[in-house]
Amino acid sequence: MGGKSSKKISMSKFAHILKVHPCYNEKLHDKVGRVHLPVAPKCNIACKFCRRSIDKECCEERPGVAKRIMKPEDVEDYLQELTKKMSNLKVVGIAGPGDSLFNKETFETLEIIGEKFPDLIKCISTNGLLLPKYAKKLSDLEVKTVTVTVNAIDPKILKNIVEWIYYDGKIYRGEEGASILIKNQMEGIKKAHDLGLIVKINTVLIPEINMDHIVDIARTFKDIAYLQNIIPLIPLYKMENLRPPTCEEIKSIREKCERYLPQFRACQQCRSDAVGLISEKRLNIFDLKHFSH
Ligand SMILES: C[S@@+](CC[C@H](N)C(=O)[O-])C[C@H]1O[C@@H](n2cnc3c(N)ncnc32)[C@H](O)[C@@H]1O
Ligand code: SF4
Ligand code: SF4
Repeated sequence: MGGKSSKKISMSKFAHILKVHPCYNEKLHDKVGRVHLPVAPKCNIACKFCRRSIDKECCEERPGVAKRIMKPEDVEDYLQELTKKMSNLKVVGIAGPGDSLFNKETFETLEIIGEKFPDLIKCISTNGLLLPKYAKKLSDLEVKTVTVTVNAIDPKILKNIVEWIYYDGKIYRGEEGASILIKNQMEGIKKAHDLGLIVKINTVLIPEINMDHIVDIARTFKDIAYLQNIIPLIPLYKMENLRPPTCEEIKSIREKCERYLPQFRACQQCRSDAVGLISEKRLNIFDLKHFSH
């Protein structure tokens, strides 16, 4: 298939990143360190499963959680301290706790990293609503990998996952909001891919809503994404009464999707301020004196 061979060729172009990035290569989980900088608190969409927690006492291990929000001006000292302690630190990411592209602090932070720590690989994760607008800026800032969460490509399904979106100064609800989000995700992912960014698709498996649809997502992005990361629903917020998938269900959906996109099977659903090796269970962030408060 043409798609497969063109992917092979461009894969080799990024071979060195794929070799050192623990979220693109499961074998590196106990070898290469990564840090998430929680500089992006605000979000421009409302996923029904998302409960963000920013709290000094917060000890939950899941996405959307951070002990505190970090300010871009604290990033340099924090990374200086970390790089001294962690010789294996290679990757720095921005994964919320809100949406990275909806917070100007993300771009300020990426600039600081590029200037002061040019050897660290920069990545971000986003819902993709603003990706058409910012893909070029990310590429100019030498961001190498972008994770876009795509939970459905049919607005009739996505409206059950995303309550509303805030776009161009307006709130759009239901199917209308879902359609805009899907359109921008498709356009943004294509643009990012064309600019040479490596795109990973995150998909939250919500058995009662998108289980049979996830393979359509994999098929849709087969030529422009590099990897899909299907993660189980953690039942929270307006989905607290929905069930998470069983291990069998996750395994079976990943096998179906693998026909179209390579699957990442080792995601630990990290916090927005995670630091260290992905294989390490606990954070060590609490000891670092430069962490903002
Ligand atoms: C907290 S978000 C931050 C980045 C960005 N806002 C996004 O949604 O991609 C990071 C990842 O956590 C996932 N996530 C958040 N809440 C979750 C939950 N309750 N269960 C499973 N995944 C969740 C999101 O779908 C996303 O893939
Ligand atoms: S886009 Fe990300 S941060 Fe925003 S509500 Fe959805 S999961 Fe939460
Ligand atoms: S949440 Fe998953 S993809 Fe992100 S750093 Fe952790 S293991 Fe990697």
